Amino acid sequence: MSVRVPAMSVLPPVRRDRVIVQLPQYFRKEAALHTKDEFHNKVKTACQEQRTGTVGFKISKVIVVGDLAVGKTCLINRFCKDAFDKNYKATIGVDFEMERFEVLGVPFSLQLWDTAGQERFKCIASTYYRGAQVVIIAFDVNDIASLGHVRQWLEDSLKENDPTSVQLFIVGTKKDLSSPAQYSQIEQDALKLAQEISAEYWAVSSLTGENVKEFFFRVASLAFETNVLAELEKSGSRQIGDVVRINSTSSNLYATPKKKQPNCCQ
Ligand SMILES: Nc1nc2c(ncn2[C@@H]2O[C@H](COP(=O)(O)OP(=O)(O)OP(=O)(O)O)[C@@H](O)[C@H]2O)c(=O)[nH]1
Ligand SMILES: [Mg+2]
Repeated sequence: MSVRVPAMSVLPPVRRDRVIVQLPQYFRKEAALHTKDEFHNKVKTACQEQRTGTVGFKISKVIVVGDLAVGKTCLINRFCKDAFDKNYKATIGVDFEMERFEVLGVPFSLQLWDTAGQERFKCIASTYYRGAQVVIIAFDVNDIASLGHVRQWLEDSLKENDPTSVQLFIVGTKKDLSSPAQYSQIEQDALKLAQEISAEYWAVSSLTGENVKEFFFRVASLAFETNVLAELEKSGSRQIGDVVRINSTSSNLYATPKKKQPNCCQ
């Protein structure tokens, strides 16, 4: 017996553990992209009233950069596959994973780009930096040099992107390998740097899973919030989802539909 499946239902439903109903909190108040307790009121209302425009179809690009072997691949694999490999296999060029979320009842996807930290693969990897809404710079909390290289990674990734619109995160990895005393020392430096470059700071362990889900939920939520606010802004006084009527006296007859084209590379 064959069952006809309508095209729209081919996508499986969003996993239950990818449903976000409340704004996940920052890791450190002194280095957060914002410190509000809840999603912006405008965002909550827009979601309730299903006025989120194209956001529900949007896939936001997230790039993960940082020195070789700091644990970028492990971080993504812990979140996306709940797996951890103790053997190092260098990423050659890039890899990516799709993660689907539901935020305040609205579908929202992240495309997580795992890039190579090794110098010889960097030029391939950097061609994939373009169009990122979120840049995650990873460093190893047990390796101060990798923290020192964060600025260089920032510069490289922003060359390909609009620095004013990118949401920036610095993530300290391998927290399980550091003693509390060592950790708090490097955290001071990391917080200072994060404040200087307006990044949000997190520390995680892909081995134990500590803070991994919390971190990606925060990334997804802040990216989502920004997208909904941008969509509301774009729509101005008109309601998202409304049909835009163009009458013959309109001077920008051709400009309006152009604007409405989906921006699929962001
Ligand atoms: N103890 C511990 N080891 C980790 C953790 N994360 C990664 N590692 C180890 O660090 C090594 C490098 O991890 P990767 O995730 O491959 O590093 P990468 O940043 O993707 O490296 P490149 O792809 O070369 O840029 C591997 O041996 C991992 O098992 C962690 O949280 N704790
Ligand atoms: Mg890798």
